[in-house]
Amino acid sequence: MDQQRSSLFNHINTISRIQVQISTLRSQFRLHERYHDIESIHQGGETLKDLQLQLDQLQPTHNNEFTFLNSLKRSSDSVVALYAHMLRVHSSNLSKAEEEANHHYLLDRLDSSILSMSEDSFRLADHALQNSQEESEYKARLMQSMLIILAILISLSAFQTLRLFRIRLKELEQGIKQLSVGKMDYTIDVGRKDEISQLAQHFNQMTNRLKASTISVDQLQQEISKRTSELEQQKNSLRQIAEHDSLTGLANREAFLKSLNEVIIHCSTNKRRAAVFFIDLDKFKQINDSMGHSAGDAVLIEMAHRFTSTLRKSDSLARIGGDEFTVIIDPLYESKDAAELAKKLIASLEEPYEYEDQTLYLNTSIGIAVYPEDGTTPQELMKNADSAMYQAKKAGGNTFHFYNRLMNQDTLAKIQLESELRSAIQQDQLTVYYQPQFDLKTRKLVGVEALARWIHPEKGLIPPCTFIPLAEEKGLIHQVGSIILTKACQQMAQWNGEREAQIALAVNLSAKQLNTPELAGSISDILHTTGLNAQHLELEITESCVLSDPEDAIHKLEQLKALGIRLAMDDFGTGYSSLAYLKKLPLDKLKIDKSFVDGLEINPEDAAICQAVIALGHSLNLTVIAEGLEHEVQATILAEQGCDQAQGYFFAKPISAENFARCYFKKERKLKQEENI
Ligand SMILES: Nc1nc2c(ncn2[C@@H]2O[C@@H]3COP(=O)(O)O[C@H]4[C@@H](O)[C@H](n5cnc6c(=O)[nH]c(N)nc65)O[C@@H]4COP(=O)(O)O[C@H]3[C@H]2O)c(=O)[nH]1
Repeated sequence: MDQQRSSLFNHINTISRIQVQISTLRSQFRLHERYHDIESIHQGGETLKDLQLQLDQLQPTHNNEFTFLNSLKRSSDSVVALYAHMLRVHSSNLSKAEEEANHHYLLDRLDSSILSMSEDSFRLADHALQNSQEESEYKARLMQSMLIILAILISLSAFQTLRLFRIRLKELEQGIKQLSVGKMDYTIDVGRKDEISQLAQHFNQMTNRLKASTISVDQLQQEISKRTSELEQQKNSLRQIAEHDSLTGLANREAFLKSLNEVIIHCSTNKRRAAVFFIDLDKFKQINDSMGHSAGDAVLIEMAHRFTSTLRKSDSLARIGGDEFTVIIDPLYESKDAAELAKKLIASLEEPYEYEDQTLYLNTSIGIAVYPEDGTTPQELMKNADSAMYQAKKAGGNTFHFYNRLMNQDTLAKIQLESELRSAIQQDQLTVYYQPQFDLKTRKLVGVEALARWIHPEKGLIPPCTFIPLAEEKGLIHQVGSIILTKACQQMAQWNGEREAQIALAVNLSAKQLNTPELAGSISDILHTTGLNAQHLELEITESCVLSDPEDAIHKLEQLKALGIRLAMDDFGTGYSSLAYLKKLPLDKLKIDKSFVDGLEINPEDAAICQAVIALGHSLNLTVIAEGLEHEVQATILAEQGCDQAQGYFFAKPISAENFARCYFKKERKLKQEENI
């Protein structure tokens, strides 16, 4: 019996040790998740080795324990494989993006495998405890059965004995009564040797045995209840680790999703609304990158603190990863309550945060999704709150945004357009339209601006403002830019080859294109293959091209200049560029933006700006061209102000190459023929 008891304790002990090791493994994993350090992977590997040893030693006592032990073994095998993979990723020469993608994937898998290990270990412990309790109950039942058998024996004897033995039988009866109420100390005087004395002897032996076994059952029960409370404590601390974020102490992603699920079930039965906030700190990466992880951690703790003191106890706040926090508002009576709370949360960060000797200004963006309108599952609500948060960020941050379905439609339309643009590139649907540029004094054709067009098989002509920003966002601008430049250069080389009067070709260059190191090389290749003289190419840049890294932009522009290409500053006056940089840029031309030309004849300020730009351009030895001329009077004023060139609907809209040639070159040819005759 003692042996049985000790093996039972060993069994429960081993399970407790397994639980402690899983909790250690989880903490090591959390450390790695936060700091990405290789050391915690190695430590995790060591813990795994010990853990697997314990798992191999464990002998399940019942079938129900088999299931969870096997599942634990399987999960531990997969954690071993994932750790090995993680080490390979760390030591391989993958690009940063590839390494991050792999790492995220592995962290996700590890998180769920370790979580399922800790769940299985809880279940295993529960079953082991249940099994051991059943065993102790079995012993108590055995004791009761013995009492019953004894009672039957005695009653049978009582029937068969003579009156002479009645007194001694009474003694026995008394003994049984005492025994039945649990008093084990009662013994019967054996007296002389007869059947009753034999019975009394048996009775006394049995009480002694029962006493011994009762003490063991009591001890067993005491130890089991001690173990149960220890395991219960461990279970609670593991649950605390499993459901809480170790940095801020707030609920973590798993706990948040669990609560959100419960809220949804509750709200659907009670026909109530609830709101989910997705909160993201603006520019957190910058803090982390420039001031280090400890500063980042301190900021997150401060945020958690400020949010907790702003929210009510019933609003559940969680940190679901990085700088992402969530809040569940249940119940939500009116949407404006959610808006009010979002404002309060944003305001809670208004006061600057002092970290060491630095003053940090924290801003946050909040996306709000409402149950049931914006989603009926935790995943849907999270996804929609997240995209609402993205809208808030897009609007400049430090604000909140409610999810609306149109947002999703916009996103879908964008995804669709992107895939169509990719096939447009493959299927040669991009083309060039040309707008003429004239000398304002002589009204002679001096150049053309090439403007991109997309001839969509179903949607027809798509203007560049629809697809150029998309191409820039999706990294397609280099391909689009190169197609347009090649086609335009080819066309211009052909036109200039056919005509005596050479004209210039202006082509727009996006800021993203200017960022590529091999820009000058690829443009030089295009000039070479198309045969266009570099002096006839003019690239139009905008102020934004120069803003992000002026020194680099100047360097790239100088490389283009060295090829013989002319450079023009487009939309001049609309940005914030400094005149100091204007002086340093190797420009040939300034283009007055249409917005100043628009009000030229009615607005003295616009007229003054045009005049100032013309003067500035000329003082820097630059040609000045005005764009967007729609009326004769604008052409007259600009000519009087000394503007050199102009383009606009007043002269001509952008048109296809065929139309352009028909309009301008056939007329020229005809004139020439008439002159010759
Ligand atoms: N209302 C009015 N509009 C006039 C008038 N005269 C010209 N425009 C329009 O103003 C835009 C001038 O081009 P932008 O400032 O370079 O502005 C361009 C340029 O920033 C960009 N873009 C066009 N083609 C390309 C390209 O090949 N590459 C790059 N990176 N951007 C391009 O798209 C913008 C818009 O191009 P478009 O839609 O072709 O619009 C053109 C042109 O059609 C006028 O009198 N009235």
